[in-house]
Amino acid sequence: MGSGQWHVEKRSTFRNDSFVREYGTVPETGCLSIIVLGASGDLAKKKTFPALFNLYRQGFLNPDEVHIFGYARTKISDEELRDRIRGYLVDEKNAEQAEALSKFLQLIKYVSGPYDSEEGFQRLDNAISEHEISKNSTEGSSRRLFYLALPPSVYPSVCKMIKTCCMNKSDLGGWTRIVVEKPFGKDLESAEQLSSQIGELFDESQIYRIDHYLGKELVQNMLVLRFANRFFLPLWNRDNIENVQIVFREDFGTEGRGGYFDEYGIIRDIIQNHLLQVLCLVAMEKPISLKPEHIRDEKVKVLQSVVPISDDEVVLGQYEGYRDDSTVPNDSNTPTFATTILRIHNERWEGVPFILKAGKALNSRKAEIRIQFKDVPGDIFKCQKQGRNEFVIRLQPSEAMYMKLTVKQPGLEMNTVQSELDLSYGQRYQGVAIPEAYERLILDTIKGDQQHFVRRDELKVAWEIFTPLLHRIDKGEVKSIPYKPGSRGPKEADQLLEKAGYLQTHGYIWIPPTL
Ligand SMILES: NC(=O)C1=CN([C@@H]2O[C@H](COP(=O)(O)OP(=O)(O)OC[C@H]3O[C@@H](n4cnc5c(N)ncnc54)[C@H](OP(=O)(O)O)[C@@H]3O)[C@@H](O)[C@H]2O)C=CC1
Ligand SMILES: O=C1O[C@H](COP(=O)(O)O)[C@@H](O)[C@H](O)[C@H]1O
Repeated sequence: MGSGQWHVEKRSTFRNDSFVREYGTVPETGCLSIIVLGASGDLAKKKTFPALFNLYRQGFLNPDEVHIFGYARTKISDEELRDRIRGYLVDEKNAEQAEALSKFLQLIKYVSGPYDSEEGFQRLDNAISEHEISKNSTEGSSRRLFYLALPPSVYPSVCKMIKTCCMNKSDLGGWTRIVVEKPFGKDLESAEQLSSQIGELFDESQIYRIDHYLGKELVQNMLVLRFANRFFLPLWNRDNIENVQIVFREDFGTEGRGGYFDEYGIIRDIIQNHLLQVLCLVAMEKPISLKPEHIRDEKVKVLQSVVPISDDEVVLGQYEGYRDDSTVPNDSNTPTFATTILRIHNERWEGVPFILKAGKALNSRKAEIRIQFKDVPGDIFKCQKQGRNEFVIRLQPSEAMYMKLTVKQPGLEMNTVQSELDLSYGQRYQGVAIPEAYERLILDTIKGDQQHFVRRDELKVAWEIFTPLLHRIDKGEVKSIPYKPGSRGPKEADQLLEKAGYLQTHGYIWIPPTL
């Protein structure tokens, strides 16, 4: 292999048979029906159908087995649904993809009906059964995957309809699984109620609570990074780490989603789910194996060790202009920005602040984990002048991991300077396409691998952590501070970071390497 070339396993073999034997995900064949409920909506066109197309294009959805159904109330034909989603799937000028696209679109059928009547779901079931009969002329099982790209308010009725009318009927085996989107509830009570309603209809093994941050390449890398590298094992604790930041920034506002957003706010939209899931992977103990239940057990344990959030460790913000959206009330206190500090009461992390920060309409778009190390004891090089060591995992854009460290400045003088050890994916893995989070997670649902999905008890603890704060915000007891769109957010958030012990390195900026 020449220099600069890297061996990357072909995606069709990324889990070999020994993995399957050891961790119990059974490869299944037979007719596969994927049903996208809410097919007329935003998520379906922007994420679900494009992910399905990419899986199809790469050979993960066998055209001899798979059929895709869209279901929603909007009255449109098969062809109209195809026209709506076509533009989101591919650059049509790409001739190679154009051919795959037209074959893929032919696999899609649309059924229109309400979410709470058996009549619509009977028609859906007939359409699925028709497909199964036509495909199962030879022996095989039937698999039905229901993807709820819908507002959570209709989950209970939709699940009831699926259970009543649309379960897999094959005597030859197979399964029925459902995928549910976030936000799963609005607080502990509503989430538990929703869990109970769905739990009465489906076993936990059939329910896939999706959090798409768990499908991001560098989030998936966290366990490998932490537990397959001797480097990190002795450093990853309160003796060496000063603070941890998990940051999400967007450089655009709520744009057309104001109605939804105002009901939820940034904590429910991003922090309680995406950032908290990332925190689990940073902070959890080593699982006894890679079995999904072992991993999720450890995530639950670390969440249970989080102490109640204190109001003086929270800064909320709302960008100026947010209320201009006609669907947002003029007196809304909904935060579009939040910095909140979580503290983990266990042997590894006592005293280390985990700073979770998320905001819309800020000055940049990025998501990253920033681990700041303590100062060097008995420093003889004046390292503090350069700034602390930091290990940064850039989740997006420009996926990368880099370590900020102090080195001797090249030259005759004995001067020190801050530099970095840099693993930028674009440069290191040239020509390797990083899969979209949804693509990977949908493939997991087909394989029956729940590792990267949120278990019911995990969700419950996640809500336990944030519900008291959310209720105080909802009652107006914690106020959102206005900030300018395109800024860093309220200055009080930077002050909180400083108070928590984060030391910013002034004058240093990491620039992703260019090819
Ligand atoms: N959009 C995004 O980027 C993301 C969305 N999500 C989650 O995915 C789910 C779907 O989101 P999204 O596609 O944006 O939502 P939409 O508002 O686009 O709703 C999806 C479809 O559901 C139906 N619908 C909308 N409102 C109602 C209602 N009140 N009662 C019954 N049916 C309704 C509509 O179909 P019809 O009227 O034809 O039946 C609509 O096309 C939500 O849970 C959301 O939080 C998660 C991450 C990102
Ligand atoms: O779940 C959500 O995520 C998106 C951001 O996703 P990303 O993969 O682009 O980082 C966010 O815009 C949206 O508000 C939220 O609901």
